[in-house]
Amino acid sequence: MTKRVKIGALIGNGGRLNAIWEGTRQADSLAELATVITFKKNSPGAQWARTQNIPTYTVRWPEFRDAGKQRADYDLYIAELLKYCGVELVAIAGWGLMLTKEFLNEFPNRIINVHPALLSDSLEASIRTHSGVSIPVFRGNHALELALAAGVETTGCTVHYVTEEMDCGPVILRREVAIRGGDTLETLADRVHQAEDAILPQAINIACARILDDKNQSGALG
Ligand SMILES: Nc1nc2c(c(=O)[nH]1)N[C@@H](CN(C=O)c1ccc(C(=O)N[C@@H](CCC(=O)O)C(=O)O)cc1)CN2
Ligand SMILES: NCC(=O)N[C@@H]1O[C@H](COP(=O)([O-])[O-])[C@@H](O)[C@H]1O
Repeated sequence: MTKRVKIGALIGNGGRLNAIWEGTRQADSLAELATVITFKKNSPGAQWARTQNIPTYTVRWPEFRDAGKQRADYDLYIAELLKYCGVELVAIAGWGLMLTKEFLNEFPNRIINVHPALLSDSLEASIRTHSGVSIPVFRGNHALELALAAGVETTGCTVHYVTEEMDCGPVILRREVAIRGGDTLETLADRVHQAEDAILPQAINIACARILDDKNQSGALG
């Protein structure tokens, strides 16, 4: 059996953690959840992960900041934890902090993020939906609110590789979600999160397959 790729999940509250976990429990999964790290106090996802005996850490940026540390110091501490757990792919979901280039350099082309909007593969400000309509690309921490406020009929979710620029990295998978009349932030978020839970495990497998291919080609798998 192919040795699975160890993944580390960087989360906030952990709304996508169950999908990540269930994905790794599928027979065809190429991933093994090696650790969970949250930046938030009292993260329900982190509390759940501890009940599953998954190595879980709460690492608080304000504690580093108040100790006079830089964000890069914070990120490199997290990178050390991930490497200690043997992580080769970092999956971020709800990680509410920009990752520094120092962190990105520790995991080149091996960090993916799930985002609650349709992202383009670059810095473009707009994207065409399947129906050919051009809509703005909603990046950042408030994408669902922006889509609702913009009055677009379609939004969606994306899993992409993380680069230094915010939400601009190469796209792995995207899925459209219709915005319905009367939608509230909660009703829209529910549907977008369901779509995220569908594509995130698939995207993790795609990223893991690429890692295993790279290792095969370099002879690293023996
Ligand atoms: N280098 C990258 N880091 C991150 C990316 C990325 O594409 N490249 N994606 C984000 C996820 N994210 C939205 O998708 C996001 C998270 C956080 C922020 C942000 O501005 N954070 C501020 C703190 C804001 C606050 O305290 O409320 C910060 O980092 O100081 C923007 C977008 C994850 N990281
Ligand atoms: N800009 C990134 C972003 O908005 N990510 C969003 O955070 C959610 C998980 O948060 P949680 O871990 O706090 O539940 C994800 O479902 C994703 O839509």
